Amino acid sequence: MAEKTARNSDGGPHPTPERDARVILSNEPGSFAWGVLANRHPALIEQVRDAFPYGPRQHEALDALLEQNNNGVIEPLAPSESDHEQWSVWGREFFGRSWFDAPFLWSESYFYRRLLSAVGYFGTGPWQGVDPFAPFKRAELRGTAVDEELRALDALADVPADERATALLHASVWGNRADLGFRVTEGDVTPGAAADDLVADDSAQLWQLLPAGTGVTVAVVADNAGRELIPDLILIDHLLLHRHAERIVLHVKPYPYYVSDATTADVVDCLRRLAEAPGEAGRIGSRLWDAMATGRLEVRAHPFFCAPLPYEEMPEDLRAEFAAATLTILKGDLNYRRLVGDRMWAETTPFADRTAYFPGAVAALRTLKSDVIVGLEQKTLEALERSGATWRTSGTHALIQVRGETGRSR
Ligand SMILES: O=P(O)(O)OC[C@@]1(O)O[C@H](CO)[C@@H](O)[C@@H]1O
Repeated sequence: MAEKTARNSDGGPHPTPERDARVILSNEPGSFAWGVLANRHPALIEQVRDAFPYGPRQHEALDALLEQNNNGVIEPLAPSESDHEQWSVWGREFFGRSWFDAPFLWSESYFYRRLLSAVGYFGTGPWQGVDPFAPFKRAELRGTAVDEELRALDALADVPADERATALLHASVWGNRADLGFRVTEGDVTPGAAADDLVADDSAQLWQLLPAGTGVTVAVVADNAGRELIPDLILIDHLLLHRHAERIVLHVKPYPYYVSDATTADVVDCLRRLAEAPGEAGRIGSRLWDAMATGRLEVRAHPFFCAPLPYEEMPEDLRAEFAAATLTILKGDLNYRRLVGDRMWAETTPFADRTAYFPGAVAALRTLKSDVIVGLEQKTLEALERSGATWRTSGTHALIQVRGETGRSR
């Protein structure tokens, strides 16, 4: 699929300055956002349809969603849906418009909500609670790539703690490349296979915020299950074991979302996969299992994690949770879009400025899979543009960006 970087409305090659950065829509043919709605969503509907022996009701609902996504307008949820009222408020401005004309962040989120309705996930029938993405997540978790990744932990067990910490942090960052939604249209993207380029690396600041032995709480906002969540859990074990954190709250999605996003069921599957593995992986798994029992590791699934909104609009209870943590680590591309705002910011806009509203220190660990980017050094940006690569959206580049409690100048 030929996806190109979205351009300004005037067709210029660079994003607009911060004061008028435009919201990303999906109505520019050839742009990344357009490609997601035009190609990824229809492909996903067919994959889900083929993965289950659904009945006529589900097939008809999937046909209707496909037609609406491709050629129709956005329709509200049925009044019988329990979150009908909530989505009526969120969608007030967008119902009746083409899916391509709504903000990209909003239309993608609503697409996943509608897909779950189509397959009866929220209904009262037999398909209630059946995750339509489970077969893909399960296949990935059982795959030989995970076996190899777990075996590699044995070699890490004896290296000095700081080297191990760096390796585990990088595994968590690059684990984000293995997202299943990405693979609907990009083919298999194996972590570690492409140019392992960090376009920003504030990892020193991250470790400074979490010195060993301080007994603090860290919040981790998870992204994908499987090959991303496993390295995230291994990093969590390292933080707990070496007392960079006394307690970790792992935030997951309350329902299936963006294909492979982690839910509580996925955390359980990953913990079981670790605990049943031989060697170091098994030891990590049983430590994490114990940490769940003692409350040192706690899982939460706040409804806001499936809302079509930026974190700037988070509710008070979540704001208080993040404020109480010494550091909040946000994983992945979607969390990044929600953190800095899904707009075509100038790439050198300081990360600290875009996240100044966030309650407490925040770190973003993300591979680049959409057009949004801030916090780049000018020279880094120039080198990336010179390279001619599709660095914004292809998942070949990544970043570790951190804003401490008081913000930073860059
Ligand atoms: O949040 P994640 O899993 O890292 O990425 C989500 C993603 O696959 O979905 C969007 C397109 O559907 C893009 O933002 C991004 O490529």
